[in-house]
Amino acid sequence: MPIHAIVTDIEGTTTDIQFVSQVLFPYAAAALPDFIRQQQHRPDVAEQLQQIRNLLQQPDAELELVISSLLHWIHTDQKITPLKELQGMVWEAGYQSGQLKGQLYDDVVPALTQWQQQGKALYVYSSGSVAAQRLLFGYSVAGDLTGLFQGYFDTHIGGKKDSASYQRIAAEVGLPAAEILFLSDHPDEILAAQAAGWHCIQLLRDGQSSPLQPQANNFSQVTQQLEAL
Ligand SMILES: CSCCC(=O)C(=O)COP(=O)(O)O
Ligand SMILES: [Mg+2]
Repeated sequence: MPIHAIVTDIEGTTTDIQFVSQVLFPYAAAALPDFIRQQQHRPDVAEQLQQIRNLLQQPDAELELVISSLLHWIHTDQKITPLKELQGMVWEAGYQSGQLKGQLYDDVVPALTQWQQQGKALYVYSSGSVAAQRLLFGYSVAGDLTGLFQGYFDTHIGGKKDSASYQRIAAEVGLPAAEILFLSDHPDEILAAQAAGWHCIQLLRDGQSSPLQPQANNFSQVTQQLEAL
């Protein structure tokens, strides 16, 4: 059955892991404490702070404890939804000022453009919030690419290692699992999507090896494999 939709991960797939770990996360760690102290009563910020206090099982936790928990989660790369929402909020100013630019591997834009021209619907599924995804592609090194995508999914739909998340995305996209291709560098994400019946290709960007098949080193190799699916 032909592929009608392609869903891509970001970190390690469209974008070098180093950009996320060495640029985006340090930016968030530096900016979040003051942002939270100053904006704690903004409704969208207050909602995330409430969720963090719930996760900590400390409904009355001091703001500084919430902030130190967030910094710990950033340093240990935890994919916690309210952290991801707050990161997206602080990155916005960085992208708007030009301090941040969404990094993409050189093979990404030509392939996405070609797939779109072939009539495939393109989506993003990342642990980064939908707002953060839109910023990365909207302020990318190749300009505003948000028009390439029909939709964006984050951990509000479920964790990326949970097969049920891929069933929910297929329902939202309105296609059978067998018509959707998922691209990710992470083996656990690939296994979860395969368990939901999706086609998957694992991206191995830095010469790593993996027992999983099929795999590709870049999006040009994905294009070649697409023809055989
Ligand atoms: C959306 S850009 C920020 C990336 C991020 O915060 C992250 O956790 C990356 O996760 P991914 O699911 O894209 O590997
Ligand atoms: Mg990834």
